[in-house]
Amino acid sequence: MENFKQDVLNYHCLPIAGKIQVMPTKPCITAKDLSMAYTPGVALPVKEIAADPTTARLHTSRQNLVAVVSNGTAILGLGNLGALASKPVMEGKGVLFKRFADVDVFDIELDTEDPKKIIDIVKTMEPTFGGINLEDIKAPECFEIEETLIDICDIPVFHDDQHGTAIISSAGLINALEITGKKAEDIKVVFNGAGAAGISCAKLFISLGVKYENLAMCDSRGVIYKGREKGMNKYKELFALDTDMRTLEDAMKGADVFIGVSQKDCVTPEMLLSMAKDPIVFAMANPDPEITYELATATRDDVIMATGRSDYPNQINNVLGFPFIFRGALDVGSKKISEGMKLAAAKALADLARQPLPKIVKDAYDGKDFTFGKDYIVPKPFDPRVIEWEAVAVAKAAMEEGLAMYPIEDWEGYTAGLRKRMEKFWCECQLDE
Ligand SMILES: NC(=O)C1=CN([C@@H]2O[C@H](COP(=O)(O)OP(=O)(O)OC[C@H]3O[C@@H](n4cnc5c(N)ncnc54)[C@H](OP(=O)(O)O)[C@@H]3O)[C@@H](O)[C@H]2O)C=CC1
Ligand SMILES: CC(=O)C(=O)O
Ligand SMILES: [Mg+2]
Repeated sequence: MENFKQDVLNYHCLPIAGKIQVMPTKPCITAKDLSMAYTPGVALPVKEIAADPTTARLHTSRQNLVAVVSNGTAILGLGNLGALASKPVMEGKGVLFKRFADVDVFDIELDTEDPKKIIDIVKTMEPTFGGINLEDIKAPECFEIEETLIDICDIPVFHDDQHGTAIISSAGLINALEITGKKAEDIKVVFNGAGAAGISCAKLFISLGVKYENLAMCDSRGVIYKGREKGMNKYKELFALDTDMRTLEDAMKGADVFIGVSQKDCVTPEMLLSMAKDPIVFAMANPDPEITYELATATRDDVIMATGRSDYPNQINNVLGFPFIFRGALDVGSKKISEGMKLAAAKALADLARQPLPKIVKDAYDGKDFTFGKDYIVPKPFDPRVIEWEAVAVAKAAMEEGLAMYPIEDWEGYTAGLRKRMEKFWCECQLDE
C-alpha cells in the first residue's frame, strides 16, 4: 500500500507535474508557418467564422474540445474539498477522454459554489468548446446547473456523475438481470445516495422498467419517505415512498438490487445477508465502496458484485461512458445528449459484454479471459471495441432523433475511421477478427 501511494504521487509529479499538456497540431517551424498560424494569415479564418459561425468546426479545434468543469463540491466520494483539490480528478478525466476516444479537454476548476455564477461562466465559455462535461458538482445544485445550461447552450452539456453513472449501471443491471433470470418489472431496488448519481441512476432504471414503488431511496438520513421533512428537495421528493421503512437496514431486507452512490462502508454483512437470493450489489462509491469486494463475496457466494474500482471484477464506472458518448455526439454535431442517446449507450455496453473477447483485451489484462457471467457484466475500458459500439450507437440515436447537424451516411467508413483514429493508442496491438 505504501508503495502504491508513492507510485501514485510519483505518477502525478514526474517527469513533469500533472497529467496533461497542450500540443500544437500544425507545424510552426518556418517563417511561412508563423505567418499562417498567427498574424497576418490567421485573419482569414477569423473573417470566415465571423461570416459563417459553422465554419469554426473547420478552422478551429472547437469541435473536438470538451470542457471538464468542476467546483470540487463532490470530489468522488471524498466530499467538498474545493476547486483546486479537484484538479487531479479533472486532469484524469482529460486523460481518459483522450486515451479512450481522442477527445481533447481543457479542465476548468471554478472557485465558487454559486450555481448562477457557474451557469454564467460556462455559458460565456460556449464559443471555446464543442461540449461541456460537468463533474463532481454536488446535488442538488448540479441539477439546476445542468438543466439551465442544457436549455441555454447550443452544445451538449452532460453531468457525468448523473448520466455517465446511470448509463453504466443500467448496462450492468441489464446484464445482471439476464444472469439471475430476474425481470426489471419485478425487482426491489435500494439506492444509498440520493445525489447526482443516485437520482439519475434511479430515473434511468425506471426507463428500463423498474417500478417506482419497488425503488427505495436512502440518503444520509435514511429512507426517503412521503412526509419526511428534513433534508428533502424536489428531486428526492420524486422518489419518496409511502412506507414504514426508515433505515437502510430496513430497506435492504428482501431487496434484489443495491446501488451504492454514497460513501464507504455503509453496508454491513448483515444487511447483505438480508437481501433476496442472487443479490446484485453495485457499491460504486469512490475510491472506497459501500462494502468491499472481499467482504461482499465472502459474505455471500450468490452475490453479483461490482464496484467503481479498476482493481476488482465488474468496474461500474463512468469511464465507460463520457469519452465514447461525447465522441458520438461531437461527430454528428448533436446539440444535446438525449434520453434516447443514453439508453442506446447503455444497451450497446450491455450487448458488447456478451461478445467473446478479442486477444487485445486479454493482453491488456495479463492474458486473462473474461466470459459473460457474474464476474464480467460490463466491458473492460481497455476493450478497443467500446468506442466502435458505444460512439456509433450514440451517433445513430442522435440521428434517429433528428439532433444531428452533421448526419453520417457511411457507417462502415465512420467505424473504420474511429478504429484508425485510435490506432495511435493501440499501435503495438492487433485486433483478433
Ligand atoms: N462509480 C462511478 O462511476 C461513480 C461513482 N460515484 C460515487 O457516488 C458517490 C456520490 O456521488 P454524487 O452523487 O456525485 O455526490 P452528491 O454529493 O451529489 O450526493 C451524495 C449523496 O450521498 C448521500 N450520502 C452521503 N453519505 C451517506 C451515507 N452515509 N449514507 C447514505 N447516503 C449518504 C448524500 O446524502 P444527503 O442528500 O443526505 O446529503 C447524497 O444524497 C461518491 O462516492 C462517488 O464517488 C459518483 C459518480 C460516478
Ligand atoms: C467516477 C466518478 O466520476 C466519481 O466517483 O465521482
Ligand atoms: Mg465524478
